[in-house]
Amino acid sequence: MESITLALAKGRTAESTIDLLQKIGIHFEDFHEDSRKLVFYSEDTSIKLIFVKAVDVPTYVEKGAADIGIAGKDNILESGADVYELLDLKIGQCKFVVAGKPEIYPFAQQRLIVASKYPNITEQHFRNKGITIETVKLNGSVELAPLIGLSDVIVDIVETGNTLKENGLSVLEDVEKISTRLIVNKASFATKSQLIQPFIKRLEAGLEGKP
Ligand SMILES: Nc1ncnc2c1ncn2[C@@H]1O[C@H](COP(=O)(O)OP(=O)(O)OP(=O)(O)O)[C@@H](O)[C@H]1O
Ligand SMILES: O=P(O)(O)OC[C@H]1O[C@H](OP(=O)(O)OP(=O)(O)O)[C@H](O)[C@@H]1O
Repeated sequence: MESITLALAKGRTAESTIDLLQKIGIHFEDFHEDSRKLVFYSEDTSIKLIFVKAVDVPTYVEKGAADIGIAGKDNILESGADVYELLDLKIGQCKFVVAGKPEIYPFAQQRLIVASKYPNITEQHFRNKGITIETVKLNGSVELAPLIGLSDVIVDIVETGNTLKENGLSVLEDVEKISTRLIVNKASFATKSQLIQPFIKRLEAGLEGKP
């Protein structure tokens, strides 16, 4: 039987995504939240689920190692992957912002130093504004950078705003809304449409609350 491979981001959005799939009647054999297994099959074997690091989902889908992916808009944008983005699953809702100490705004200096896990999005944002920057790529705890003088500001994700607040930082500019999206490999969309289209339709119905 033909199947589709679905790459799902490990981490904070995984549980809600699995819940959504279960809601539309897709259950994975042996799946439980604490499992260290990375590959699961749906009960009817039509879907092979692979758990990958969130940042890698667009790569798996662009290269065709997965037909479909479920990943944050942050990682999709940052990767620049050439894939179809077909659905907003409304999971993991947050936003990209420029943040820093409030006194730095509006920007007065010639060359800003900006720390971020997302250098491409950062450079694109400031290019659009005509501001020259130096980007410092970090892999986490980005809010620390302006506190210890590693950068002037950061570009990062904000959800509740607690991390910024607890570190004395403020939102200076909104950049983009983020949520979890369904992406599809361009070739698979054509060659496996008989499996992919019904899957998307079921997800759409699930999102609209239809059984
Ligand atoms: N604070 C947040 N609130 C809501 N969604 C978030 C938040 N931080 C990240 N996300 C979304 O969840 C996705 C997965 O985040 P998660 O922290 O699990 O992975 P990650 O950033 O790759 O972390 P790590 O490097 O620790 O594995 C992100 O790509 C983003 O879309
Ligand atoms: O507005 P809040 O609700 O406080 O959430 C925002 C924080 O969540 C994410 O960090 P994460 O927990 O992924 O940690 P890391 O990037 O430092 O690893 C993001 O990079 C912010 O630091």
